[in-house]
Formats: sequence, C-alpha cells, structure tokens
Amino acid sequence: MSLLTVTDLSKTHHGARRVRALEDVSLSVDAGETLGLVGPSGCGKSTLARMILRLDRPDAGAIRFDGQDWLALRGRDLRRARGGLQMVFQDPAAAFHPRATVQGALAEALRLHSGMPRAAWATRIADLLTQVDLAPDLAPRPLSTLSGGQQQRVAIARAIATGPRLVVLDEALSALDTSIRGRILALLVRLQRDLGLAYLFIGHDLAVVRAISHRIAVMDAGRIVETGPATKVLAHPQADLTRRLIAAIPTLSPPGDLP
Ligand SMILES: Nc1ncnc2c1ncn2[C@@H]1O[C@H](COP(=O)(O)OP(=O)(O)OP(=O)(O)O)[C@@H](O)[C@H]1O
Repeated sequence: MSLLTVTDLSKTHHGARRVRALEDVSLSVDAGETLGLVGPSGCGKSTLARMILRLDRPDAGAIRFDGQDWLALRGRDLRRARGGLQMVFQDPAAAFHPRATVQGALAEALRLHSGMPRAAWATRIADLLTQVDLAPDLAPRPLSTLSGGQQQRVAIARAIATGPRLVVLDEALSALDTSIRGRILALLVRLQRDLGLAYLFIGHDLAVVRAISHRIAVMDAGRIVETGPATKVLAHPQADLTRRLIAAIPTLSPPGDLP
C-alpha cells in the first residue's frame, strides 16, 4: 500500500480571475521512495503541495496518508498527524520567524509535534544539526546570520525533527547556488537512506528532479500528463512537455565542441 495516495484532486482558485489550478490529479508515493513532480511555472505544483500539507482544501478528490483519510482529520488528530508529513520550501528565510535562532526554530518543531520532554530538546537539537552536517555550536545563532545553504539545512533539520515518513520539498533547492545544491541533494539522499523517508520532490528543473527521483510525474496546466520510473520517463518520454523539459536539460559538451 502506498504511503500517500492522491485521487482525482481538483481545485479552482477564485482570484481576480478563475484559475483551474488542479484537474483530477492522481499520484502516489511509496514509503522510502522519491516521487519527483516537475512542470513549468504556474502548472499547479504548489497548489497540489498546499492540499497535501493541509494548508488549503481541494474542491474535490481524496488524499490518504499513512492509512488515514487525510482530508477528514481535524483538531488535535490533525496536529498529531502533521508530524508524519513535513515540508521544506524554496525560501528558508521566509519559512522561519525573522528573529528566530537555530535552536528556537528546531525547539518549536519538537514542542508542536514530538511529545519529547523539554529536558531532552538540547541533545536532540545537537543531534539534528549533526545529521544535516551543521556544527551543534550554531544552535544559539540567529538564523539570519547563516548562509542560504545553512538555513536550508536547518529547514531540513526542522522537517526531520518530528520523525516524519514523508517530506514535501517544494522547489527546495531552487534558490541555492549550483555547488551547494549538489551537496544538499546528497544530504537528502543520505537522510532518505538512514531514516527511511519518502520525498515528494517538486521542481521546475528536470535536471535537478531526475537527480533524486525514483519515479517522476510531469504536470502541465493542472493535470498529470505522464508518470513512470525516472529512467523510463527520461529515455522514452510520452508527453510533448516531457520531451521539451528533457531538451532543456543542459548537456556538457566535450571541450573540442565548444565554439
Ligand atoms: N491563491 C491563489 N489565488 C488565485 N490564483 C492562484 C492562487 N494560487 C495559485 N494561483 C494560480 O493557480 C495556478 C497554479 O499556481 P501554482 O502556484 O500552484 O503553480 P506552480 O506550478 O507551483 O508555479 P510556480 O512554480 O511558479 O510556483 C497559477 O495560474 C496561479 O497563478
């Protein structure tokens, strides 16, 4: 049985104009796997993430997570269950309170979701920082004094603090320099292996998405247009959009080919 199953999810935004952001979207994520969700800007990826994270409600459709009817959970049951499904967004600075310290941000997650006694927090925070390759003595530092890459590591530490089974990463590497992106990708792969995490890895750049995904779903204008094992989607794309995304992946030319 899949860890996360999304079935026929639809959502229309009623802003200045009506936007049908999701149309009968279905996908699943198994325990311990990464599903990459890729598509151009505005295709509905973040809208889908917000439904899965229970930050917004769909007009129609169902979500099951960890054996539960995810959209039916309320109040204390929902707060407790949220520890199992965590998130990392694109902009770490916006994800934290502007004056938060590293330990403050992590303690908040432990307080909300872990049920861990306060006396155990400092040790757990040091462990979490070590797990994301940050020095534990960063704990008292204000987050604003850390680099973007370090802040994103803290965001990942906060996501794993509650012992989740699934982490939704929405453009989580998009704001980072290429060199740092590679190191954070490697960290995510290691954490997945060590902790048995599943990821829903959302991005617009197939080159990044394919580096981490076991399976890939391609989204276009609110619909999933292709899903399959990453190797198959890349080698034998079925949808036009997939072919265009593959063509946009930069390739390394041998030095002799340079103009
Ligand atoms: N709260 C909202 N009110 C009105 N329209 C919205 C709202 N949120 C998203 N939209 C619209 O819904 C569509 C899907 O947006 P969404 O942010 O989900 O796409 P996305 O694929 O995540 O794009 P991006 O990568 O640019 O964030 C877009 O046309 C967007 O303008």
